[in-house]
Amino acid sequence: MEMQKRPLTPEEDALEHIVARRDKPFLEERFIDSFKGRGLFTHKTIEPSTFVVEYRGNIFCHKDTRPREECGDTLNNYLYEFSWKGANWCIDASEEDRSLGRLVNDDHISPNCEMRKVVCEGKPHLCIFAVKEISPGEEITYNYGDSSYLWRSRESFGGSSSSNTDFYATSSTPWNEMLEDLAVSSSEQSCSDDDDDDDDEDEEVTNSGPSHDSDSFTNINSQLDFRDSPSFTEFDSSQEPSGSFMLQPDDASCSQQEDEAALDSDEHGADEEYTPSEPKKTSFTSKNYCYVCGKGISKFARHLLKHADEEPDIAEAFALPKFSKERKRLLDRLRNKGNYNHNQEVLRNNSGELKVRRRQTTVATSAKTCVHCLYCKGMFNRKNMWKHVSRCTSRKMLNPETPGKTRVLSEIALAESRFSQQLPSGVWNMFSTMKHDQISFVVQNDYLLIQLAQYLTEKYGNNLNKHEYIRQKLREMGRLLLALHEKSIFNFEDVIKPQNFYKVVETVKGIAGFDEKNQGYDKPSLALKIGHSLKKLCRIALSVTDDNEQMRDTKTFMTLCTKEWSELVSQTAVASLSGRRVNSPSTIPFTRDMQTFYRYLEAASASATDSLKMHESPQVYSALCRVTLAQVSVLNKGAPEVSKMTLKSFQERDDAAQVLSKHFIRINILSKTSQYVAVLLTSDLVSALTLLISKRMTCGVHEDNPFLFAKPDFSASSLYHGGNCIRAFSSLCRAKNPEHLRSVHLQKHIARVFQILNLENDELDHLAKLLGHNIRADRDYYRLPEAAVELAKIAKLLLAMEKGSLERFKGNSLDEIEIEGMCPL
Ligand SMILES: C[S@@+](CC[C@H](N)C(=O)[O-])C[C@H]1O[C@@H](n2cnc3c(N)ncnc32)[C@H](O)[C@@H]1O
Repeated sequence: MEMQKRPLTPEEDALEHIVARRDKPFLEERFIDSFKGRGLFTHKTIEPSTFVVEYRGNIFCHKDTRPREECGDTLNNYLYEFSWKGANWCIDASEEDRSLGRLVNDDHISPNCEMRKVVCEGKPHLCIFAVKEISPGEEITYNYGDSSYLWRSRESFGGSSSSNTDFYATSSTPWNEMLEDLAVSSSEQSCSDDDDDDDDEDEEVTNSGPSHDSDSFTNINSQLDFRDSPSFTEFDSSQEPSGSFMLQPDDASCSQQEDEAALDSDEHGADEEYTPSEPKKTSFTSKNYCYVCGKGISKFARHLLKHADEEPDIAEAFALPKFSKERKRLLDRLRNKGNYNHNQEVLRNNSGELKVRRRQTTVATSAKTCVHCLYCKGMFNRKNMWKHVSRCTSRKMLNPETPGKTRVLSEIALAESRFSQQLPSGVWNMFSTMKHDQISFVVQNDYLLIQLAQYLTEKYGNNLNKHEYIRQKLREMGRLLLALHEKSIFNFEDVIKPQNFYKVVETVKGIAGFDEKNQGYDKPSLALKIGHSLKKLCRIALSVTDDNEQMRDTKTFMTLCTKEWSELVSQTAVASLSGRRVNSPSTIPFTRDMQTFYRYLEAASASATDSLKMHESPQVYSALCRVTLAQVSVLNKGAPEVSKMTLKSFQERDDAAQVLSKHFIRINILSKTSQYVAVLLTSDLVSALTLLISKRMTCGVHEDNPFLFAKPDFSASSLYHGGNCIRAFSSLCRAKNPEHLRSVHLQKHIARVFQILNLENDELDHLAKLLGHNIRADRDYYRLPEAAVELAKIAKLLLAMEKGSLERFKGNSLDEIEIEGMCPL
């Protein structure tokens, strides 16, 4: 069935690309001229407001001032400065990582895009959005800002040509100047901090970097902060209280640690208490608050008397005999009522002083650790709450039986849930007997999980034996949702969107302890149970919504569950359960990923080859060198010796030593242990390497550097590493499971498929016939997903041939060879 997707908003589109670290396929890097260098172009019409590309790089905050030498002037062309949340930030895109945002050039007269901030997982990202329609073939540009960049004068006055390097040097602001600018802007910023602490909209963009200045964010008001969008607000408002949030680069990892800790404590049954959020600054008051006029007062009883005429409750209390227990109890209740109203206001506004009953110096007290008693409404430290409840006179009047500690805390948390007013009593009871922690908090605050709880309690609620089962089911799903927070998914309505399906798969694998190397699960039954519950949740979602778009999305998600879950999760989980080990990921999607990877490397190599032929620069040289090394490395099963190949061994090769086909040659290189290792090269790779060698000197490779894959950094010993290159390109190639492409134990299989993809038509036909099947001898066929089956089978046979176990396939045609994980395409 064709997948029906709601079109993403530009912001969602940006977020998806940020998270996946991908660029759009219709964008292309092109070398323009030696003055401008490279630029970014589109093959497709881009509509106004569309998200185009992220200016991706390493982010750092200027509080951690980087040593100057790390950001040498030559790299400053790729530094983008901006301020966010009262701090100065910089995206350093100087690494030649093939990301495309870093290649967008400046146009201060008629740019077709603008730069905006998009907040993802608590960090700012710089994204380029179209401001007008951009036609195919047009260059993507935005206005770098108001600085007097030298290229602008050349453009305006048609000045004489200068080398790109000259411009790099002259257009750069030295690092210390930049820091001075930042110091000024941050002191200006701090003056207004009190007023606009958390107000992104008022925030000044002090982009004092060399290539971009403050005007770069042309549309400050339209900057996108997704903490305000439904999927972000909910989580962030509890995790990052407004005003106090001073983002540091490692914020995300902190929250990850917290999540992990929560999971751990769940697994080991630790009785840690969960405290959901904390306001910006907790201070406490000794005053009491009047529930009538809201004032904070020191002499509370005396003040209350003033309202006796207007408030019958006050009159009633003062009519009771002085010092009587009853009078004291009533006055206490009235005092708590005012304090409760006041505290709610403080927590809501995130400012003010909390009124807590009996703060103990021995117990750390903060807004995070304080909660209101459900019965008398007094605020106590969580740790003291149960003690208080066991004595609380208001509780005794309502419920003579002292509830257990877990129940007390769970009920308090439940009362704080935003759905507390609407919970059916069966669900309330179920929730209040759940362990009180971050997972139960997530469950009690998710609309669809509450629906699931209702469905389960209605179905099994009468059977006491099933209560634990229901709680477990809910906790499994709560744990999943908690883990999905890491991927910016905060509620189950979003979980069951088709665009999130693969994130869900990855997360389920994570929490069920999937081991990449052994292809097995630690907790296979958890993976299976979550699969069932997801389908159930989809059915529930369909029954509670009348929103057509949501229905369509949910149905598509269910279809994905039906078609792909088994292949991606259950098969391996079932195998793990029965003690079997699946040695490779499901073959068909894996082989498809390999095709994607192969095609990506091929295209990247072609584009880098063209660029290097036209333009000799270290960047272009580096691009071709790294893609070639990635190709040689995969073809040679990730052998570490490949990276260390010497120029000499390549130059002294014997082209006559062809193997497998006329398109492959073998070079014998000496390994560390003085043994010869064979390195296989295709004729295309030989051409790329020959081109690289011819440009070594002009692109900055040291003349004494002996390595074939030397870095163009004038060092006599630096070299690129094959593993790093494979990792980088496998992430960029849009494979569904890039991690499989990096897996050491799959290298052999990957290498086989790469060899097959390199064969020419006649050879492929020949090979197919040899293998007993007359497959179509069209090379392009092997680029189609349908060919994945054949490729997988041929690779399997070649592998068997290498192991000497081909015998077991004797007499079988390709059709009869079985591939693990195969399902009808
Ligand atoms: C972020 S990089 C853009 C990509 C760059 N053109 C390249 O080849 O890598 C910024 C540098 O590109 C060059 N540049 C950007 N816009 C330009 C323009 N309109 N004319 C000439 N050079 C430009 C400047 O050297 C600038 O420092």
